[in-house]
Amino acid sequence: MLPFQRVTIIGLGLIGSSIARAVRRHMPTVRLSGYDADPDVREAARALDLCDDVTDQPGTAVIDADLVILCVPVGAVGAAAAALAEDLPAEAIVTDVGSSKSGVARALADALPRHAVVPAHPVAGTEQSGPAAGIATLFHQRWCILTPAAMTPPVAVARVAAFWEGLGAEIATMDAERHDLVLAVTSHLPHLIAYTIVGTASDMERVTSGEVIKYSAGGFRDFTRIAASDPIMWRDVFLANRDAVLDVLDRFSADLAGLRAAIERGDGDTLQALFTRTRAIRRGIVEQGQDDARPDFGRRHD
Ligand SMILES: NC(=O)c1ccc[n+]([C@@H]2O[C@H](COP(=O)([O-])OP(=O)(O)OC[C@H]3O[C@@H](n4cnc5c(N)ncnc54)[C@H](O)[C@@H]3O)[C@@H](O)[C@H]2O)c1
Ligand SMILES: O=C(O)C(=O)C[C@]1(C(=O)O)C=C[C@@H](O)C=C1
Repeated sequence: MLPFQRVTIIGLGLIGSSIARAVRRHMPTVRLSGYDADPDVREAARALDLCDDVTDQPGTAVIDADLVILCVPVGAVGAAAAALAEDLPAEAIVTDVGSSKSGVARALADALPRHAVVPAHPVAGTEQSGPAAGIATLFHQRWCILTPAAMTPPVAVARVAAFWEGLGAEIATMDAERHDLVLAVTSHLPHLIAYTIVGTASDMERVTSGEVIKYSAGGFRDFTRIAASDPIMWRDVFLANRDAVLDVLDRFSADLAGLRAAIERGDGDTLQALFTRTRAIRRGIVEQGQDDARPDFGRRHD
């Protein structure tokens, strides 16, 4: 039996439209409604036939929903939830997909104090944005981390978990603070490094943007993919997850300073020892069959 029959997606960009495509594929009898604050996105979503109904008001989209998924930048979650609160059925369950969780959980609890809220984070994405970029298989064999509050009804958590499992994801549950620290290391810091290195390269006097492209066949090109990620989404993540990111950034800066010192004093042993350790980590990941964080890009526009 399906965990939900009437699903509403608020925010029809990369993640919202991926969920819509995945629901169509895996739960074809579910009635899908959608809303986006941007009229151009609503128009594109209609043209792509992402939902049964794309409404011009958030309240209209949720009026008979049993699950509402907020797929907006984390800084907009509170306002998006407040905008639909009046029209939300009392028994509807609300979830989100935000990349950081503590602030989002607080914003949702403030906006919807009487509803069951199950914050979630599908750990899957790309550097693309918008409704055309969605991928039906994006969540296959990817983690979806749920961060419910202690008082959230277990049945609501179980139904949201079943929904994500139905889209192909694997479920993990942890508290929001732990999520934010873990993701600060594995996702937020790598994005900050990518933004920095691409910015530094383009700022360097002798490296014109033409040369950056021309000589970026290898590692640098991988950084440019990450550095192309959505500016609004990532602005919001760093503002929302400030404490954990600053903590991780301090450790990273200290380690980087250590490497700088090793290079300065010509200490090859230190460099080689670290590079040997990190190579083993990568090889361990590949051996476990997790060799790429991204889904098969050959199947992206299905
Ligand atoms: N991109 C990724 O790789 C990725 C992965 C996992 C989770 N996430 C999370 O998913 C969420 C959405 O990210 P995305 O990549 O789909 O971004 P996106 O820019 O592709 O889509 C976001 C959409 O939200 C809409 N929006 C903004 N404010 C709104 C509001 N108040 N009401 C209704 N619609 C509003 C925008 O118009 C836009 O269409 C973010 O919270 C992000 O942290 C992103
Ligand atoms: O592969 C990418 O493009 C991503 O950045 C995906 C990624 C990540 O860091 O792994 C980005 C943000 C999310 O919240 C989840 C997934």
